[in-house]
Amino acid sequence: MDVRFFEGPEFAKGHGTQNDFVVLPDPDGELKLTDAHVRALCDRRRGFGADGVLRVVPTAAIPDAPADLHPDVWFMDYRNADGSIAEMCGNGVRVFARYLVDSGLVTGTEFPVGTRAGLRQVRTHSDGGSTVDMGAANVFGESAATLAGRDFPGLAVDLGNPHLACVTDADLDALDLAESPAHDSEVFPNGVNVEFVRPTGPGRVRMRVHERGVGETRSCGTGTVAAAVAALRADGETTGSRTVDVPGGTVQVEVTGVTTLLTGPAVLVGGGRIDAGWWRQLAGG
Ligand SMILES: N[C@@H](CCC[C@H](N)C(=O)O)C(=O)O
Repeated sequence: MDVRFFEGPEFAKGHGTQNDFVVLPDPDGELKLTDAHVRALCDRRRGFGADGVLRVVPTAAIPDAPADLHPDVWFMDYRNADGSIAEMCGNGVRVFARYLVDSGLVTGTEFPVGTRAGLRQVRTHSDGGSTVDMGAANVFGESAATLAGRDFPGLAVDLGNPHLACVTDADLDALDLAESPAHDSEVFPNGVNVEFVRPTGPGRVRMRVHERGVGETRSCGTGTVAAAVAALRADGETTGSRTVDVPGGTVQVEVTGVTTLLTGPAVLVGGGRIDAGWWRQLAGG
């Protein structure tokens, strides 16, 4: 078989609770990844289809990496499907960790991952999933999202990236998240990920999310942490745990006095090489 089209950059495809990503290994930091590349890769008709791209690159190759990260740490260079850069991705970091382990780039079951939000410590499990120390959830106020003329009060939560977690008794299935929820741009000057969270039983909530730079996704890891924090507060608590059901699966969130922990699955579905001609064409336009 003629396989000349296997001459472009390597890739893998994976997901965490169906929040899906194209993984691009770039061990020498040489890949020129433009917004056009990201948009095309993530397009579900003209590309592979994904909610985002995870470039696997040494921290040394990232000029805007936090200064306290060791240059040798593997850095998750995350892009949303629209090409925009985000600080952190909770499902992405598990897929990223799974890629590091399966490709032999790290050994052992516990290791750090560099992100624009800082270092994230990951503990991988034998089932392929992992627990990520997501850092402290910084609640910075209250705000509201407006969807189809209805206001949803919520908690503004910073997990490296911005969230508005709205605990509601609304029928989540009835929400039209094709529409972007309106938000207060003074509270969220850089945009926001909006979670709609409905308690479903003791210690359990359901969540749907509209992600900044993507649209509705089937899961958002940082969003589930924001949802758990908001659900705990709604119950008069600031620490504890919540099981969060999202359209793409289920994750566990633990909120302690100092940090938050996110546990969930990570799946790699395959990989190969991108067509070199297609890649070059995108670089030009
Ligand atoms: N899906 C992610 C969050 C990705 C970034 C987000 N869209 C943003 O722009 O902040 C997750 O799993 O956390």
